[in-house]
Amino acid sequence: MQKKITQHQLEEWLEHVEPFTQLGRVPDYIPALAKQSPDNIAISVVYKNGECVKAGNLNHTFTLQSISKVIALGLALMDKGEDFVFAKVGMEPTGDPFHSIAKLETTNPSKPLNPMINAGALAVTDMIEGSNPNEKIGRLLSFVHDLAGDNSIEIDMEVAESEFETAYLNRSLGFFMKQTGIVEGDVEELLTTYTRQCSIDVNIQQLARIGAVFANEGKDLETGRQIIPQHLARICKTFMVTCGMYDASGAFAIRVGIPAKSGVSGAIMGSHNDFGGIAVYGAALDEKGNSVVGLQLLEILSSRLDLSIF
Ligand SMILES: NC(=O)CC[C@H](N)C(=O)O
Repeated sequence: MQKKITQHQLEEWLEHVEPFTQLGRVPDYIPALAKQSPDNIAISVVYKNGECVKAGNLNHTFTLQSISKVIALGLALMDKGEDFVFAKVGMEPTGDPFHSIAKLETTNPSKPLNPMINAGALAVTDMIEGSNPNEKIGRLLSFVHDLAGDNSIEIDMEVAESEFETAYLNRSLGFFMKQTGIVEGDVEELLTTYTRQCSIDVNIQQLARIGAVFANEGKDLETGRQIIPQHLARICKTFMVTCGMYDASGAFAIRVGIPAKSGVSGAIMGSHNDFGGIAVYGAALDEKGNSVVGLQLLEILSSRLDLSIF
């Protein structure tokens, strides 16, 4: 039986977590993200039949950041197949922060441990079909349009350029992997595609709907069209469980127990096979890089509706 929540409940929870907007920090390593206000908070649930409940700052948009890693993985798997993708990127959690470079040198054979850390995500983005960054990002954006059921989603170029100019660490990861043959294309072009992918700009409902399509076995909520094959959607959700919340994925699995992917913009996308898609947003992050408000909201949602998949 479908578990449901009311808008009134969501509003109550937002009120409850409001004091948490004062905790944590808005990230500043991407200068354009430092301008985000921690006061904008929102939550949305999209059920698998397409119905939606939402509350908070509904018109506010934010960039996908690391949440885009799940989507890029889905597209690369469709483009190149599992064997190709997992020959270059592993399937294991790292226990390190998302931008860590350490294990690239010590892992044998040298490949990023999973597609949810920056190294692995860069390797995955390099695999997306297209002869230049425009073609690749165009394909990724139209995949996002299909998943969100909304062609109006665009890239926030201010955020993309701000990240491109300051992506020193991601460039290092890219060049390291170019040396080891994991990255095949041009590193600067890869950084262009990757920073634009991270800067895809969505609102809370669009994000929840993307989560709902992954929950719905990869099928469009209205037409039933298979947007991503079921077994590939399952791979993406499994990575969300094991690596989606960075090096806090274990604690999150225990406290919340919903496949979820976090981004430094302060958004978290959840994808629950029975319940549907969930999106929460609040720009201030804890020390691991997860939204403080977002975590609170997901804990409340999971405990009130008994949503842990475990
Ligand atoms: N954790 C994140 O959301 C990181 C994404 C960000 N664009 C980066 O590469 O640093």
